[in-house]
Amino acid sequence: MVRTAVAFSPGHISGYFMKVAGESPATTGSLGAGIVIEEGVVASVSTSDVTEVVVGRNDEKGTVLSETAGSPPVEYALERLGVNARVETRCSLPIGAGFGLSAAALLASITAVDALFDLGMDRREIAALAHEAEVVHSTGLGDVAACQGGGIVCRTTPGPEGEIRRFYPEEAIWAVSFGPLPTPEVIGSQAQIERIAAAFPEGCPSDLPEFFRLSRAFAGRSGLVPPEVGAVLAACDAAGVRASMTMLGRGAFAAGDGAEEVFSRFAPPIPLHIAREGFRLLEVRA
Ligand SMILES: Nc1ncnc2c1ncn2[C@@H]1O[C@H](COP(=O)(O)OP(=O)(O)OP(=O)(O)O)[C@@H](O)[C@H]1O
Ligand SMILES: CC(C)(CO)[C@@H](O)C(=O)[O-]
Repeated sequence: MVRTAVAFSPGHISGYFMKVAGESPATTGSLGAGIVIEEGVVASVSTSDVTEVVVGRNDEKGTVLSETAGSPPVEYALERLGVNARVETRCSLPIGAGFGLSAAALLASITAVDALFDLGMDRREIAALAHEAEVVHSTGLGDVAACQGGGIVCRTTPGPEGEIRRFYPEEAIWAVSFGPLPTPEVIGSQAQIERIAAAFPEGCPSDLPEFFRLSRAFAGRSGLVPPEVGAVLAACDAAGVRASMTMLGRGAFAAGDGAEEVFSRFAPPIPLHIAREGFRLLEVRA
């Protein structure tokens, strides 16, 4: 009989970050600050003789936009756990566009695998394996650490066991996306990593306006802002809207009144919600 476990993880937008290269995946990661968002990934994991991963994207109404086969980081995690399963991930945000969906897919998939196979993993073990898969595949550095909880996150030491501070503003968040910015190409380039490190701000933000100020200063100095994102940020400045670039994706995010209107001049604005909680199991069904 096929059994299925379903789990969810929020996504994460980095406002600013700095890579920390350790001797192993556990000590490699990033410092930085970002927003954990309720728009993440649901993973449904079913018993199967062979491992198969289907990556699905839906619109808000549930209509399937795309379905592709395979996810190297998720397959890596299953192999490390020594299990075969059919994994189906669902998200609505675009993949590779700075919403931390590889980390969300890993956290949700491993949480569901743990429940389905009664592996007895705790949250720290689930996060450690998800982080390892991210680092090994260069798909992320700090998103797993962030998605262990909700809120605006500031990470001052690397890895899921690092120092993490959170606060929970009520504001609505908006995003626009012009497409992906391949994470491995940026975090795998020594020149880019050095420039990013030089742009990294000291300290943690104490409120949302300060988070946007630090993120925006970082984006400007990082050399990562493509022209189309620069145009959106300039329009936000002119309208007095707090905004910055989604790291790492060709897009922008913003908070407060006026954000939706300014973004709608460039691309369809995407409404986002600051998450209150991190990854979690939803159900196990026979
Ligand atoms: N929703 C998903 N389900 C399963 N695998 C995913 C998902 N999103 C990303 N991945 C895997 O991670 C790989 C790299 O994704 P990438 O890191 O570019 O995406 P992202 O996490 O959405 O973006 P970013 O890291 O810029 O926030 C993909 O090729 C895919 O194998
Ligand atoms: C590298 C990164 C900006 C994008 O995946 C994120 O993982 C982070 O904040 O480390």
